[in-house]
Amino acid sequence: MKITNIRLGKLKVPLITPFKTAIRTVDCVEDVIVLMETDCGRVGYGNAPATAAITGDTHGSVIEAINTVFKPLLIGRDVGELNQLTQIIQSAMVKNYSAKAAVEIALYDLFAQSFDAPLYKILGGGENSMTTDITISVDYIDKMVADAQRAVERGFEILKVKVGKDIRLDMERIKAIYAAVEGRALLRLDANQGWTPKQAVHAIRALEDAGVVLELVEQPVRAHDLEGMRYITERVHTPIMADESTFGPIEVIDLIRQRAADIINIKLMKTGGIANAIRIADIAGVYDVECMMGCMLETSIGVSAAAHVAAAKSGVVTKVDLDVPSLCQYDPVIGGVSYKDADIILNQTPGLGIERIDGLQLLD
Ligand SMILES: C[C@H](N)C(=O)N[C@H](CCC(=O)O)C(=O)O
Ligand SMILES: [Mg+2]
Repeated sequence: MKITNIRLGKLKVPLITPFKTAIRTVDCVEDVIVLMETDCGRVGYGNAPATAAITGDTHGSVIEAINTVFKPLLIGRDVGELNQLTQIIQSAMVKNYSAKAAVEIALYDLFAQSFDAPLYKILGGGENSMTTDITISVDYIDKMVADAQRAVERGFEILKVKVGKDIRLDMERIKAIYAAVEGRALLRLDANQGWTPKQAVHAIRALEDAGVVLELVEQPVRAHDLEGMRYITERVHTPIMADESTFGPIEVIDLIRQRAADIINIKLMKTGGIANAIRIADIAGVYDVECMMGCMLETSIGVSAAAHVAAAKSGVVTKVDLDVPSLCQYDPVIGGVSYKDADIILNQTPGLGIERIDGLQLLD
């Protein structure tokens, strides 16, 4: 199966309610979509959001990288050379992880399609379903409590509560949500780099002393502050998760060896795609470090790909934060993985199983 063309499009999906973190606020999901065409008529799909504040990637940089760097290297190549092609993608340019991920996801989709098997089976198999958390955006306390209660009524048993705006208010937010859903949902926090190391230790210890049970606290301090991450990890009982602090396998090795976090959040848009995500899960497995499979605010193409990887690596990927389809008003991606609130059911059709994308605006 030879790659004959790579076409690009844009896809925009409105959110039910604005997504607010310590880093950014957005009211829709907007991706560059990759359509990798082949000589047998099969199409592989990939996606890339513009998460400039986290990855440095914009839609413009993604489109430019794919059109000028990856497309010339991939057209005419056989999908069966998967490992060589992922190596070519990763070494063709530094950074540009979202563009690399978009192209790699489409390539893996096609590779699995060439065996007429769902992607997770090609990656080693696993359970065909999983449960995700749902994000509670940082907001006024009453709004967060209402959002948390609504999420529990929808069947979510794990809430990923966004904090990191103001440490004093954050503690009020967490206590109020905990009181509202205690015994019905587990809380994981994501401060998205919003606290200082001392604030984080103070807040987490105070919550521990107050009997507030937290599953984990994600990225409490600035991405580059590995010493700060270790400072916190050493001083609290609650597990600390690294997100923005780790992108690729080398950073993960560094972080694990420095004992700067207890858990790692793997995202395809940080790793540059599936090959490095698998590498990271394997590295973490060697060190007995658990991982979460997470995602950016991106369409269900990348979220689906991440779910397939999570299924295949479930021995290490013990937590799932793949909630974007549940945050959207509708899903224009038809076929493939199905999402029913907290439940994600993997397709049994070839690859990612995507049949078509409604409302796709092709760029050529
Ligand atoms: C969408 C997911 N639940 C999530 O919270 N991801 C964020 C980053 C999302 C973004 O800003 O696009 C995270 O884990 O930090
Ligand atoms: Mg995070």
